[in-house]
Amino acid sequence: MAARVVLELSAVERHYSQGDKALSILKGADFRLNAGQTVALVAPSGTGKSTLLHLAGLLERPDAGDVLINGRSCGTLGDEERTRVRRHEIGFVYQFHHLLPEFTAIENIMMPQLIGGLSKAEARERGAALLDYMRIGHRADHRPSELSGGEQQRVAIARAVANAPFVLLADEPTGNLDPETAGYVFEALKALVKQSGLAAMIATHNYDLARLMDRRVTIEDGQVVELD
Ligand SMILES: Nc1ncnc2c1ncn2[C@@H]1O[C@H](COP(=O)(O)OP(=O)(O)OP(=O)(O)O)[C@@H](O)[C@H]1O
Repeated sequence: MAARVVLELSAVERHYSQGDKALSILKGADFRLNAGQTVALVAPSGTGKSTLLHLAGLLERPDAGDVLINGRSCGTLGDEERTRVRRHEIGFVYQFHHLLPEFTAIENIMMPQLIGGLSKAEARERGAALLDYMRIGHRADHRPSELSGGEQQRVAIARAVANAPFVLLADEPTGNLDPETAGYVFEALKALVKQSGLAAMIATHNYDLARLMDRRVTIEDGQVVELD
């Protein structure tokens, strides 16, 4: 059976203007990611990693080309429908956790589920299971300021998958952590992705961590290129 493609970039272009100069970051880039697959995006600073993740996550629109989530073209979708797809089909993790400071770990994970229409009891149950899976069940009632950097990032990862998305996008998720903590957060992320069968694209500067993923890609001359 052919693998199901959950994220596809098709001939995507992205150009910025800097003063009177045009800056072409993506020049007709193609990329496909299958369900259950993990890919590291390893490219030098300024080549367009965040741009690519923003396009894949429907946070920006390409200047040309299309982005398909779970086989569905998102190029012509209106803002409301794009927001719905982003909320239900895509999870995000950033370098800084962006957890809500006044809420506890479990409440932060419940939040997207409640917005998505789940009951409080359902959201709490799933939140607790995710925290247990990330081995921080005992920190469920801590606020972000009462958690270590690695724990905060594990909560952020649990929150990103709380709505059972198809695709997880992460921009330097361990960039703010010491190497040892980065290693175990990366392993936890990978295990969670594999266990839930979603696909993940993770931008990182760390090649040792990138090696843990199924594939590695880079951006060269505005194209997405497979490494090794
Ligand atoms: N809104 C914008 N207007 C103009 N130029 C932009 C804009 N956003 C990004 N750029 C430029 O596009 C290029 C790619 O930016 P991007 O943030 O995608 O790079 P990156 O590979 O993620 O870099 P880093 O690893 O440093 O985070 C950079 O040269 C940046 O200056």
